[in-house]
Amino acid sequence: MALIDSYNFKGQKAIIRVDFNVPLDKQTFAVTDDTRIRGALPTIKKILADGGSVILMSHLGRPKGVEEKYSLKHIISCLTAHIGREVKFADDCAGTSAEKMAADLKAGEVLLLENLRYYAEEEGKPRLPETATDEEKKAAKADIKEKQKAFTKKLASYADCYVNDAFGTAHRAHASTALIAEYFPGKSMFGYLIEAELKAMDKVLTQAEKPFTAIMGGAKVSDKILLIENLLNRVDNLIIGGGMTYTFIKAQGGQIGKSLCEQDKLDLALEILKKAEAKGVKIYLPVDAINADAFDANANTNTSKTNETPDGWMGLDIADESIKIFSNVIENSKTILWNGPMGVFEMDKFAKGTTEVAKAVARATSKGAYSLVGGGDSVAAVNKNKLADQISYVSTGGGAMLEYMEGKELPGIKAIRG
Ligand SMILES: Nc1ncnc2c1ncn2[C@@H]1O[C@H](COP(=O)(O)OP(=O)(O)O)[C@@H](O)[C@H]1O
Ligand SMILES: O=C(OP(=O)(O)O)[C@H](O)COP(=O)(O)O
Repeated sequence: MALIDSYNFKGQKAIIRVDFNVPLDKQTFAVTDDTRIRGALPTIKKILADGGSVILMSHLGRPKGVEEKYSLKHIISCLTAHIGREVKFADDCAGTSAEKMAADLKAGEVLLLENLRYYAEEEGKPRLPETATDEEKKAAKADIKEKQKAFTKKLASYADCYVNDAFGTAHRAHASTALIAEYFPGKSMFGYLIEAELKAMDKVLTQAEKPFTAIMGGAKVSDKILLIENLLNRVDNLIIGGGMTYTFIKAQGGQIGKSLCEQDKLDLALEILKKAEAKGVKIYLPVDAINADAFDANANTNTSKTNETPDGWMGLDIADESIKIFSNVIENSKTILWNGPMGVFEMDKFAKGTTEVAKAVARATSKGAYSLVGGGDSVAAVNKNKLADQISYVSTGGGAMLEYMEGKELPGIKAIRG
């Protein structure tokens, strides 16, 4: 694996693709969770300590052009505080000012480029009005590929070597995550964050100590189906919670009231249960739930068996008996993978199940289990409960982690690994 440890950056300009797609306060634009920024620091510091200079490039959000609210200028003060030195800012990642600032950059200096996605070239997809004709679409598609090449070449021209440390974006085949590597033969490498992420995921996928328990939650089965299928070949226990529970319960003939259900995935749910049985994987579905009469933080609530949800009510969290069963399985595991909350944890009334699962994972970890948590919402739940330092590894990737764990090759990884 091409890693930065074996590289001396003295006198080198390194362009680093980081994932600074961080949440910002809607009013003040202050960074509300700096996990991804902190995650990139070891790489930045190593390069500066070697006597190199650093050019940071990232996207923020999904802008459709220049949109002030997605400017990376909002993260400068947070980044400066973490790096402990001035961060210069180029307000157009592919403009002449960026070119000049990169050329003038001295050893020990840091330059941050404005949001890469202000340019359609980054993603390589044309941005056309809805009214565009098929012919216009076809022409724009061909055109953007050429423009993307020029854009990539421009970014590459700023530096002597390329480091990819944007794990959260490694599943995107974009200019800065994948295409740029070819401009740095023998000088493209992974940063410490990507290295750590790959190590954590590979440990769980290939060297899991048993019993291995996966905890899957979140809203929909359809989002997690490929991961569940891949995990059935590896885990001993599969705990299912969150909204996806109800597709499984309904498929087995249970009463689910107006709980979330993917009607077109009922057969699939039964198939998963059958496959699990054939492979000797024990599936744990919640046996009881906290129900609400509306999807609302102030809704009325009651508790019922999961398969006896009263008409007009929806299950929004797992209840005490399920928490007890799940916690027991988790605490008796040696490897734990958790992706997706157990309920609508954003609302206090429906947060207990997720909090208790987070605590059980932390307890198991303190007893020697290896735990890996990924997915924006599960990580948010871990952070909300201040348990991040009690988990073996908290991933900075949502979609990227899911795809890697599904067994897919990530473009950002392939571009460097070959
Ligand atoms: N029982 C439920 N009914 C409806 N939505 C749910 C339920 N349980 C969890 N959710 C929702 O699922 C969402 C998280 O799903 P997902 O994006 O798959 O998780 P992650 O970001 O951890 O991968 C949360 O917004 C949460 O409110
Ligand atoms: O936040 C991200 O993904 P995630 O929400 O799946 O963790 C990454 O920055 C990728 O962003 P994208 O999904 O807009 O390509």
